Amino acid sequence: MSFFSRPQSASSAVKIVNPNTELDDKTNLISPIRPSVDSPQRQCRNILIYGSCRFQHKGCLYYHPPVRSRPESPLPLSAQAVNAPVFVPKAPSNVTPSSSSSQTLELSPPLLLNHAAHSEYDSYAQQTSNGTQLMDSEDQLDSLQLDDYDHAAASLGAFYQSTQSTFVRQPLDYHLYTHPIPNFTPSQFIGDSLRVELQKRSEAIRAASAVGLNLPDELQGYHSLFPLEPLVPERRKFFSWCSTVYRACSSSDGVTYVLRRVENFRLMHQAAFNLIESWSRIHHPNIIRVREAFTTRTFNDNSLIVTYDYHANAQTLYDAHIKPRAPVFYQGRLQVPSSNLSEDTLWSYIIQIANAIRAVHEAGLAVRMVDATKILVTGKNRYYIYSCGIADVLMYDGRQDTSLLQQEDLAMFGRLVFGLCCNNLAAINTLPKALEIMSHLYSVDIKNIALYLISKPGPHKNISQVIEMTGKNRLLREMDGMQSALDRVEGELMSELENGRLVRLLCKFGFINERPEFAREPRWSETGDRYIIKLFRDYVFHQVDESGNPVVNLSHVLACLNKLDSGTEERIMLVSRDEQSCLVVSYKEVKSYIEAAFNDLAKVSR
Ligand SMILES: Nc1ncnc2c1ncn2[C@@H]1O[C@H](COP(=O)(O)OP(=O)(O)OP(=O)(O)O)[C@@H](O)[C@H]1O
Repeated sequence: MSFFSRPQSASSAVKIVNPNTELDDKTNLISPIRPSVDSPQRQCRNILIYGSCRFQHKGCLYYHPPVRSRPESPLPLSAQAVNAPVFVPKAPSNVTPSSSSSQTLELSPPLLLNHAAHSEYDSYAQQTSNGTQLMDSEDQLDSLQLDDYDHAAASLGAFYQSTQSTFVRQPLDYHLYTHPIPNFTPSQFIGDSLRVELQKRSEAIRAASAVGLNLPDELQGYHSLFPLEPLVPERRKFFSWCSTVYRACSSSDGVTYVLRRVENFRLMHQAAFNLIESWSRIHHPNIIRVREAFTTRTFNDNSLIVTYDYHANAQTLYDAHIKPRAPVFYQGRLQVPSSNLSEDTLWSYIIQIANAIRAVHEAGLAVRMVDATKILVTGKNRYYIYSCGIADVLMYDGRQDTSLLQQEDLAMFGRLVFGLCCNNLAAINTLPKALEIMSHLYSVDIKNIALYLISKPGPHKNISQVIEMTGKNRLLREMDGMQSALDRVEGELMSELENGRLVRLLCKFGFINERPEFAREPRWSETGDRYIIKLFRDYVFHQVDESGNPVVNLSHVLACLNKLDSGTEERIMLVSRDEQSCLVVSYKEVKSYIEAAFNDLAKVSR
């Protein structure tokens, strides 16, 4: 008895079964009655499925009709097709048969493209028993002619198996995924250095909250307080107050922020908080954003709290460059490592800090703290002024002249430039010596800017002048650096592009596969369309090679999942675990089964 049947569900998967089989109504599949008797008169099933048989002249026993008499399109399969025997060499474990034009042998360009999509199949199929790979003249021709097509075309061919006889170059579409590269390499994921950096930031954000520090569990909508500096009694004063910086999580949006607490501060003028509101409106890439300010008695005193955006693993400029370093052995001698900044880095500082000050002055405010301990450094080349607004609250004076404070910002900036050049924040106190070091290490332009910044205040002295003094070439160089950094990061991001979608798919697999019971049906995950999902999972993850060893080919997994997520028409053959039955299904169909099964689960869970 031989038969060809569709699954009992609405599934449109084409079943290919051993001709001598009977239907198992539990698995919805077909189980063998007796082994088939292969006969050379029977038409080879490879012809019907793939349009050609690569073993026609290599020992395949079955009948291969002349090329012209073969059907135009091999799919959908007819009942005759199902009964046709197939020559299956023992070796191919990760065979990837997909629909192919029936005219492969004619080697027209579109068909070569289809043929290329079978490359995995072919390469496995052509392995000799001792594992060496053969390449026949047809393959050589294929690869030569394929060179005429660019990679985009090849990838389109791989994803969209067309039965058209002419190749149509299709535009890239949003759902088109990258063509899998032959060998999986780490470059398919984010680069190591960036990954490590981001990992460290993530750890910094999620580090467990400290215990035994007697910190409040909750503080005006913030929880999980964690001090960012040691809580020692002897601390440098913040103006004339003691202050502590905490990391904390907001209950309203779940984001981590920085809370600066000023101890024992009594707010005398509510209007001081108006300036915090003005600060919170400044969004600038070189300024840590101010969020809100409030007073609290949660710490058993009158504390002022100002909250800021948190930049995990940021260092202060002082810690990064000025803090004295421990001596290290170098060429047999104990030496203090030089921490002189390069001229380029120094210009980067000057430009970014000047840019931040410009934004603040344009908003009608003054920074009031341009100091190495109040500038943060993140990544390789980003500087931010931080702790903004707090001085306005602490030293609130409604009649204060902002332009004077802005002139003071410039003078502080000048002192900082001297400090950075001489690696000593007090360098300005010995000006002649500082100028000598500066002239020795840096260009005259740096010295001119520093001198301008500390010069007498005047109506024409402003931050725009400073920016002009840096010169357009240096500004353009800074812009180049920023854009290159952006390109680098975007490049890294590209390699992670598909991961989110793939994780969602894997989660759906996880919900469906091996589910012990659903709707009081213990075999739910093993029957109907879910059985096809199970076989697909085997096809993706559980393939073995000719020796029965697992094929751990991430490239294959990524390619399959990408095609599944795009729902391509490409067909694959799924084989039951006992190897007695197989199904030809398209990725599109498998996708629809997964969607349906997942929706069934999701509906009930709501
Ligand atoms: N917005 C922020 N994002 C990330 N880290 C921050 C932020 N604000 C402060 N920090 C970190 O908190 C730590 C303490 O900040 P703080 O301003 O108290 O520095 P400090 O060097 O101790 O200065 P001071 O002596 O004035 O207290 C610093 O190491 C800094 O890196």
